[in-house]
Amino acid sequence: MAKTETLSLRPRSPGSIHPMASLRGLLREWLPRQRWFAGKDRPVTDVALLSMTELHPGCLHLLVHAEHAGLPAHSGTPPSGDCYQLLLGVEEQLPPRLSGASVGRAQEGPLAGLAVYDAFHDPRSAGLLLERLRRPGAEGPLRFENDASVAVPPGLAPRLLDAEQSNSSIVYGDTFILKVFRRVQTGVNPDLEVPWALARQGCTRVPAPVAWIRTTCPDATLGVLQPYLHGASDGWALALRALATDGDFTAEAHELGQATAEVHMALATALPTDPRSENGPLAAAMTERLGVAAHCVPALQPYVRGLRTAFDTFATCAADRPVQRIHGDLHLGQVLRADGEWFVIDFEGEPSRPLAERCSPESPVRDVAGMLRSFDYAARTRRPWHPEWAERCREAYCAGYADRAGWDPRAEPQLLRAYETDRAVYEVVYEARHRPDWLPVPMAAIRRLAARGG
Ligand SMILES: Nc1ncnc2c1ncn2[C@@H]1O[C@H](COP(=O)(O)OP(=O)(O)O)[C@@H](O)[C@H]1O
Ligand SMILES: O=P(O)(O)O[C@H]1O[C@H](CO)[C@@H](O[C@H]2O[C@H](CO)[C@@H](O)[C@H](O)[C@H]2O)[C@H](O)[C@H]1O
Repeated sequence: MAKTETLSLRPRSPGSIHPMASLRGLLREWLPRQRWFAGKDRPVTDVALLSMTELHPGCLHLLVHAEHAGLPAHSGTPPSGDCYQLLLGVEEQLPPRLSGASVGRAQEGPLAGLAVYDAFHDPRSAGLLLERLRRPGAEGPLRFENDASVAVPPGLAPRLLDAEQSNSSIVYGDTFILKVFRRVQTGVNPDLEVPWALARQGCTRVPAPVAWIRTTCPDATLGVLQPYLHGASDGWALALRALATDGDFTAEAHELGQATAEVHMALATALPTDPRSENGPLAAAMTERLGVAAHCVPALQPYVRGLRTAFDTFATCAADRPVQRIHGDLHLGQVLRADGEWFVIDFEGEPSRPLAERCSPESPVRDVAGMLRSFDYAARTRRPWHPEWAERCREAYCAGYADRAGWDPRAEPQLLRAYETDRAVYEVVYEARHRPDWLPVPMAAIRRLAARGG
């Protein structure tokens, strides 16, 4: 039986004999290099321990707080930063197959001289995680829970997904997929809450949660196991394939519009809606986000005036449709096609927005705008640029949406323009932070959208 030890949930001081004394320096270097690390634009000043649980000998589950500079330590104000989930393996020698997962060799403290690695890459640790989910229970602050009506067989072979992700996902025997949230925020993660509510609603467009991991300190969701759609292709790969072969994507885009509307209708039934009376507060939030974005990415500054007109016009429009729970970060990479049907995944929302904001009701047009921006992204990967390809997909997608929803997003152009602008602004910040080579893609949209207001 694995030894489980839960250590103090309070940050430890450097120099103590706690394993964190060995890990703090390594993590300060390693965390900012990870794709899923959110604070790449600010140096990490410290890594504080929130909880540590030994899941099995040599495998530590950690919640750490990466702190960023900005506030003096003695000010009494909590340091800024984010909480991250880690699974670390500790070995005398790192097996060559895990060399890509190395965090480093500990130089000090009780682990001095030992190799530390990201154990989500280790099939043994990944396999043990699934075993824990098959047998619900507690381990320190961790809770392993499942839907008892779904049988998960033992011994499914794990493989860590090699995808550009905001989190980390492990596929088990091509049957289930476990997504472990890397940045952890207090509360129920919408990627558990929303698919669960949709499953209860009978919506089959979204894989239903089968098991999940939570922590009680702080209360937060750490991971969700879902059925794996074997043989599925994501919408992004399919769109690029179509573009490369001059293939038409309008039939798929039309069906995708229908699928989006079905998910929206199920969400409006499964979770609370709100009869919005005015657009002013939403427009003000968009304007504020634009200001913050232009501060972070100065290339946006010449376009602020033109872009603002989209939000100003939106503020004066009638708010005649209730707001509801939506996907929140809908794009071609969030939809999977399997057996000729579209499925929607990843209901976390835009990763950089606070959890409360991501869970609050919004206009479904935000999702429509996200997908329309995605057609533009796909069209821009091709030289020469094919704007008419994106335009055809856009028309087909909206027509498909209108077919099912009974209202056409194109009938509300001011709303659509405001949400497309807000989304393009988000994308500029996202790309500047995570993939600077992609920045020209949303910047091209920014120029086009700003000119419409010029
Ligand atoms: N149920 C599923 N079946 C098949 N593949 C999946 C499933 N869920 C996710 N994936 C694959 O995992 C990738 C990452 O999943 P996603 O939930 O978008 O993670 P992240 O939030 O980290 O970006 C997806 O692009 C898709 O290829
Ligand atoms: O990691 P997530 O899938 O939750 O979403 C984040 O990363 C996406 C990129 O991987 C990013 O999407 C942007 O690039 C896509 C092409 O790679 C494009 O289809 C999307 O339209 C565009 O927004 C997404 O914004 C971000 O939240």
